[in-house]
Amino acid sequence: MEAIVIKGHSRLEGRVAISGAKNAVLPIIAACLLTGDECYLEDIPRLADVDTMCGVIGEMGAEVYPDGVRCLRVAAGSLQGVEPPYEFVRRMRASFLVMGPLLARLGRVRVSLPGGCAIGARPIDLHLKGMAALGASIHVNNGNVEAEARRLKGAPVYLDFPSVGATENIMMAAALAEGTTTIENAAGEPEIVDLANFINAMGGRVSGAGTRVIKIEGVRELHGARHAVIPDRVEAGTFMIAAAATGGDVFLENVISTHLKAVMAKLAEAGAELSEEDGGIRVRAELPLKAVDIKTMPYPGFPTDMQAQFMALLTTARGSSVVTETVFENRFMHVNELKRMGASIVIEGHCAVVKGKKRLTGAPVKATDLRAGAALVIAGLMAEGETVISCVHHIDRGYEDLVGKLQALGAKISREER
Ligand SMILES: CC(=O)N[C@H]1[C@@H](OP(=O)(O)OP(=O)(O)OC[C@H]2O[C@@H](n3ccc(=O)[nH]c3=O)[C@H](O)[C@@H]2O)O[C@H](CO)[C@@H](O)[C@@H]1O
Ligand SMILES: C=C(OP(=O)(O)O)C(=O)O
Repeated sequence: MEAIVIKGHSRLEGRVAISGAKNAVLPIIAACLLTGDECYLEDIPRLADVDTMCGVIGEMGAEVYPDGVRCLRVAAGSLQGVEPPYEFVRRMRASFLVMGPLLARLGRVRVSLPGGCAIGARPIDLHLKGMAALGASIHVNNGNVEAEARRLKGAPVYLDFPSVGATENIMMAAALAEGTTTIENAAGEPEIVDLANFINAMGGRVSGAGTRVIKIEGVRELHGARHAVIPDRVEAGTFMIAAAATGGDVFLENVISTHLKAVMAKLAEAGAELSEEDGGIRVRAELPLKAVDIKTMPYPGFPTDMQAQFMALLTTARGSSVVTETVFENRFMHVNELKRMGASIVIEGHCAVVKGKKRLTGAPVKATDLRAGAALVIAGLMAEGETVISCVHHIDRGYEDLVGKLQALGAKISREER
């Protein structure tokens, strides 16, 4: 089985270029279904999830052509059927983001219920609440959601939680609805803004993206557009944390610092030095770092997608830290694996108390989910001895050539059959 093998302790040094954002490109590929015209997407990251999303829309009849290394041409002129294949939806929850566009474009959609995953049940009730508010009739049976509406009608929608996916699905459906939709308590992540910018480039009329109230004035139809995807703030944050956790000195290219304020603030609190220069961000640190408390919140709070990685850093910080996860109910799967490497962590409900140790020791560990895998890579770079990480397919979902990028920063890391 393929594994990532790390011979610690590695101090990261050098420059790394951040790829396009997974969590921006996935809804944007889905949004291409809103028009029959060709769309041209740039700065596409090479990720397993991107391949899966292209497979989903391709199976629906869209034509998807890679163009060069990081560009995609998508033309959803003639869509066949209203149901993305279960095989794809089962593999990736974000496939559910085709629901809004298909319902708006075809008036009917059948999508299998996305299962939960390691980090939680991840229900879709808010997605369905939004579609129903726009006039769709919704039926859930045999593991599928069926939605139908001759033409969606704009309406006010209140989200009980600022769900990223629900905000995106409703925004895409509302783009072709008759009349105006307002989403109250909307998610405000940068990826929401990127999707809104793409829809507006297609001739849509979305305003307020990035705030808690988004207004969408529906139009009759949308046209093709060209769009470059924003950089991946979670990949960037992962490399920042890895640089600090190894006492390194790393310059990140292709980052938007305003998207990373929370992580940068916490790294500075822990004693890292961060500076914005030449259009990038430099991260330096002397070990040991200081213990800091983190609490995950919807954007612009500390991102849940960087909780596991930061916890890895805290395992050898000076003092004890409290990590509170408020977004997902089961996002501490990495704790037991970190403890196999000598970390001292006690879970108390939604909190994990991390007591800084002098050093981690390498061990065989398992990636339980995408960001847990990234956390174990960071821990392996910090540890003395060899760490072997299995189930690396989780990592491949959201990181483009993580091993290659870390090798270029001086890490003794490789992919091997084990
Ligand atoms: C592809 C993508 O963009 N994935 C991101 C997206 O996932 P995703 O869009 O699935 O995350 P949500 O923001 O929807 O979920 C946040 C919380 O809301 C709950 N919830 C969500 C929808 C719903 O209908 N009902 C409900 O209760 C979830 O169970 C979870 O506890 O945002 C998450 C939170 O920032 C990130 O961790 C993921 O990386
Ligand atoms: C949870 C994540 O992604 P997804 O919603 O695709 O599972 C993530 O990117 O950390």
